[in-house]
Amino acid sequence: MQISPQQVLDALKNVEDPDLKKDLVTLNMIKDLQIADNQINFTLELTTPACPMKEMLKNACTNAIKHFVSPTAEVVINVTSRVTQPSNSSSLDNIKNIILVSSGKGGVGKSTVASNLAVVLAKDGAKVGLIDADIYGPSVPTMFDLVDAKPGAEETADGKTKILPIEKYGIKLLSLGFFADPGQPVPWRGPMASNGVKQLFNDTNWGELDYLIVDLPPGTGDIHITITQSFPISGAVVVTTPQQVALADTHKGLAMFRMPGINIPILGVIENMSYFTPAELPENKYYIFGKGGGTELAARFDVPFLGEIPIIQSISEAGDKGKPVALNQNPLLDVVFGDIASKIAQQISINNAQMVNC
Ligand SMILES: Nc1ncnc2c1ncn2[C@@H]1O[C@H](COP(=O)(O)OP(=O)(O)OP(=O)(O)O)[C@@H](O)[C@H]1O
Repeated sequence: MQISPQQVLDALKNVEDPDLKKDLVTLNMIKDLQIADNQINFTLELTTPACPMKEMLKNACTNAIKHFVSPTAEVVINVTSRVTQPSNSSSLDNIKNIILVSSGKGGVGKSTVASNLAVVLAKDGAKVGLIDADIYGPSVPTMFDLVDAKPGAEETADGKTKILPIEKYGIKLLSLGFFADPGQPVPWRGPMASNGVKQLFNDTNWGELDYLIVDLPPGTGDIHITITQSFPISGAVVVTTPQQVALADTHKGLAMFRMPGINIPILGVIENMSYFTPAELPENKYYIFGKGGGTELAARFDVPFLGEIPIIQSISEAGDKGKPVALNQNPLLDVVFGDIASKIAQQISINNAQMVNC
């Protein structure tokens, strides 16, 4: 007997997205269903290309069809994604999600995390932009080998001038450092810096972006307040190192995002430089700065702990050479950065779905 589309959809109603807590049919994730004899073809449209449950959901769909429709059915699933956005995004409609990467303290690896997060999401197939809003020490020009780069500009149909981000490794990039002389400190402070940063959002032709990652200056200052109060932010990630001094400052950074008037969803805490692992003994982990501080801090604020990044020479070498380490093949770091990026994208999808349901 010919299999009907309704039979397939009824079977797929038994597959629930564990994060969004609804079945895939209700979530409108099943597209282009086609049936020819015993072969069932459809597209499974996820809410992020970095979905950590891709394979699990695919297998669950196949099993449901074999169980409820026909054990001999040949199931072909094409997995795609359409990144969701918060339902309250009022401005910057072509940018679906803005992710802030912050730290309470300088030098803990915030730019390293922001750059590699951008690389991993872009490698997964997302449209990604990166703003380096660190007025005290913009690192993106160095980390992407763009120290002498100057962004172009174009005139729009209504006569306005828009900045054109520089595209490298599949990521659209802008840094405050592009607007200063290399080797000179960026001379902006206070309102001037805040206006400069706003321009990077408002007066730039970003095109369509799934994720715009913002590398914030360390601490809690004018730039943080300007950005959090001027733009719809999907969430903030806070980077720390294991030492007590860093954890104490990270505590302040986390508390800032919870302040009335700011109130940004905290996507989680990342602990960088957690342990040293020798290249020749990758199984060995030496927690030279102490263990568990990042996890405890995340628990204290009741936010996800997103992962530990080891101290590895190739991370700093890659940053200095202008090619973030996630672009190289490194089995350990592929897992570490891949896992962190998936958790962030997953948390954003959950938050966006909850807003729609509210
Ligand atoms: N896990 C790591 N292993 C080895 N080196 C690292 C690691 N994380 C960061 N680094 C190196 O530490 C230095 C500081 O990192 P980064 O610039 O990312 O920190 P930051 O918090 O953004 O600093 P700033 O406060 O100056 O903006 C860089 O040279 C970077 O390559």
